[in-house]
Amino acid sequence: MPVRPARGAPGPVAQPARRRTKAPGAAAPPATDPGDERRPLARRRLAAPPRSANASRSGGSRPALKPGLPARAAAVAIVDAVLGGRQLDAALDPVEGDSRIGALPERDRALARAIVGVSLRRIGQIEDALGRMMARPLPQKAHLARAILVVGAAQLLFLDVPDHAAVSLAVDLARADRQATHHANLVNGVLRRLAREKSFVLAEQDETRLNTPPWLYARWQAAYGEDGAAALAAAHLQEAALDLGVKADAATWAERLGGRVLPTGAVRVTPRGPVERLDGYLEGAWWVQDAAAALPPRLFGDVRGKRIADLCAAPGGKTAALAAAGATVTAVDQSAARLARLRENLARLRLEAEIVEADLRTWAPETTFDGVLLDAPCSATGTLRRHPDIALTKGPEDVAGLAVLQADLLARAAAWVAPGGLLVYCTCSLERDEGEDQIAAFLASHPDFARVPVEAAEIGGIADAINADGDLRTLPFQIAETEGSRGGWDGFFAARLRRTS
Ligand SMILES: C[S@@+](CC[C@H](N)C(=O)[O-])C[C@H]1O[C@@H](n2cnc3c(N)ncnc32)[C@H](O)[C@@H]1O
Repeated sequence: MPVRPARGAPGPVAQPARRRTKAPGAAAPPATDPGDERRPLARRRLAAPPRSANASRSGGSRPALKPGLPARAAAVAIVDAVLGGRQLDAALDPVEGDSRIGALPERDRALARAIVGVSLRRIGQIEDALGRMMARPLPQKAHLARAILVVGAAQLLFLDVPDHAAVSLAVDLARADRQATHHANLVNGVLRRLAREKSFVLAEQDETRLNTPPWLYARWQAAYGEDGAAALAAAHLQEAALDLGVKADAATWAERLGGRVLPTGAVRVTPRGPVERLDGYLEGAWWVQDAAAALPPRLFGDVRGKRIADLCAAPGGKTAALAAAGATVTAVDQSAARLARLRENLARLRLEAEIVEADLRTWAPETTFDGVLLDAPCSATGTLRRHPDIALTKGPEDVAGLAVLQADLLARAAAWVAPGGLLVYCTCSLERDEGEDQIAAFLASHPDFARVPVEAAEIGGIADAINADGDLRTLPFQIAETEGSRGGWDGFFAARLRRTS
């Protein structure tokens, strides 16, 4: 059953291997570098969860819901929205997205997020497994029944949820919805069969191929070779770590939070519950920022007293890093909503920056800067571990369109660098068009700029993250896992260029 075109058909079959994720999982850490593309989708909401069979019939007291049902209802609503084209962050947002997840108790919220995460991260395997259990695909309009099946299958295949609970809750959800109710028997039959046959199905699946859209896999093969593409696809099946940028005393904060200090200086912790509850959050000792995302601001070296323009700055991870290092920062972004988050972040951290809401395609600063950082909008394929929806909602045409915008923004940003100053261009993309190719084209048309190669010592000695040109190229399978601490980091590209005249 092709639940969603997922931008391509499954790849060939081969190796077994899979991982079962503990449920409930920890709350997903907030994103620091999401892509900014929003795809509108107003979908009918899932009907309220059904009343429990043991609910009071007298009507005197409130009926109790079957345990676990509200979490599944919220997960189905979010998966349905994302499969319909909505961004995961927006769907999870308590204000903008489905309010049901925000209304859940913390434990259920963690469970719902874990189910959503695995449903999207392994959607290719889930689609393939469901397809094997069904004689013909569901019609397009049966999107809710489809989401119920996906959420049920995700639990059967990848989460430590008893099979009977996963099946019966899925059937309850189908029965409760006017439009899905006539699929309740099908949901029951398909999921029960999957529960029986899952070990055979999983043994035949190639998880890296199935869960990566073919267009993306082909690009990675071309850019990183066969082994590189396979390693990237495998890394995207893992959950991302929670990394923190700290204002000072990384070792102390690592100890207080039970984490470790990475060679780059970021603190990596094991997420347990909402980040707002972690020690040091309220006092503004740290901000959430993937360890790879923390590197581009460091390429300016000692920024004390320097004027740095942080372009495409919101929600402000790099602004915070630059301000904490002593720079005088002008943070520019076109999104008022994202700038509001930047303002909140800076206020909590007790850091300052000049904040400008402007479209860089028309913004004209009055002065030049010692340094300009352009964290350009991109396909964000380097953040698939945090944003598995990207594999479903983006396609090659998005990469091509974004590359045109990036070239425009880069040429404009270059004009705002003072002679002798530095320009750092970065994207959280694995695509060469948004990184290496962009810089090659820029240098060919800007003889007044020269590359300043990144040195391993500047990035904690991680030489693997520097390419042959001397640019930063971090890959999600780098940074080894240690006992009790996840491995990996986001895929980032960054080039450092000096204005020579
Ligand atoms: C990758 S995110 C930036 C992340 C941010 N630098 C950080 O470290 O937290 C890209 C940002 O580019 C902004 N953006 C996209 N197009 C823009 C434009 N034409 N002018 C200004 N900002 C833009 C988006 O609003 C989004 O906040």
